[in-house]
Amino acid sequence: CGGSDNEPFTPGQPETPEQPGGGDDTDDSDTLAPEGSGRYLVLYSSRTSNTERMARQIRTALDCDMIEVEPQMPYENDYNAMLERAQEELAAIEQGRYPAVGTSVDSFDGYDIVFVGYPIWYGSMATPMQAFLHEHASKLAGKRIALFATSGGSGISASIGEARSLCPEATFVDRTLLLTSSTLSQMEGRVAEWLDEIGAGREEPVTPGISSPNVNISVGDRTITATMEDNAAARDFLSRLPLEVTLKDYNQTTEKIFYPSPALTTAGTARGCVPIPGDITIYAPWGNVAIFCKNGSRSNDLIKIGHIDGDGIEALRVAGDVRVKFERQ
Ligand SMILES: Cc1cc2nc3c(=O)[nH]c(=O)nc-3n(C[C@H](O)[C@H](O)[C@H](O)COP(=O)(O)O)c2cc1C
Repeated sequence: CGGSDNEPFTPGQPETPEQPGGGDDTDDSDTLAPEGSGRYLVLYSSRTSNTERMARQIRTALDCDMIEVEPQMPYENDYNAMLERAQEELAAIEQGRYPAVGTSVDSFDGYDIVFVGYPIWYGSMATPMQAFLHEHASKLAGKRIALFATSGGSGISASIGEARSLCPEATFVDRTLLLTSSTLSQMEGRVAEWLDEIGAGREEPVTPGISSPNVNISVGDRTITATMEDNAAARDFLSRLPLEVTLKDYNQTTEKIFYPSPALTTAGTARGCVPIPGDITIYAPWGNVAIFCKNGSRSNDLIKIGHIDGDGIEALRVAGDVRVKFERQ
């Protein structure tokens, strides 16, 4: 393979925050309509083919569609000029100006999971992928996204934050995969392991990253269980587990509440619920999760995401705040 993971990366180039190259918004880009009937799509952006090799590995493992996300204007061959342009584009993105991207996708309908891969540039997601996600955010609403990346050594966490804010209505698989120059050689094993961990495979339908709709909730030394709904908000909740939080008492043991950060996606999920004891809900105007200990009156702003099984709610029907841990079964 022709990867050049040994290309020198020189941090600390001078910043010249100008309008990035790439011209205006006129759309002479290729619009791609994925045709595969598979459940997975791999989107990737790559300049020196490290990320591309990862993308190909995922495609081979899952036998799925793959699309390269390219800048409208190819990057300069001169390495320093390229670094300078990347910095200009990142500075422009901070001002809300995205470089033109040469790849467009009509629809992501039918895909259970969209894999999004990119190199890390100055700690961030490479600009072509940022621009692509920015342009396709509404089409990716409600979709599950799994992030993978390569870098010289930097971490992936800043780019996860960028992806989440670029696509606030998508659900993110909690496990990501980063290969750095020292782990690129382990690509084959690491990719296979990751796909296994998130439940992505060629075989029977799965909810990637979410193996079961059932949740264990540890309360003190007791473990109660809950069954989650099949909606985007519940899937987003499941993708955050394991999660340890303090449930605040609300209105004298009527509800136990907490505020997920960032708030759970509520896009495309039916609202309206007459809560009964044990219901796990989101109160959409405030973005908090509310677990009902008592009956409540109907609210069009409540979204049900699950229910505590049996009489498990008794464990939460206590005065004051309660520390709990949610875990997938
Ligand atoms: C413009 C630019 C900025 C980069 N910034 C970083 C960085 O901040 N941290 C890092 O570890 N590697 C950085 N790198 C190295 C790339 O992340 C790494 O070589 C990656 O594997 C390249 O992926 P690709 O072959 O798919 O393009 C940078 C590379 C370029 C070209």
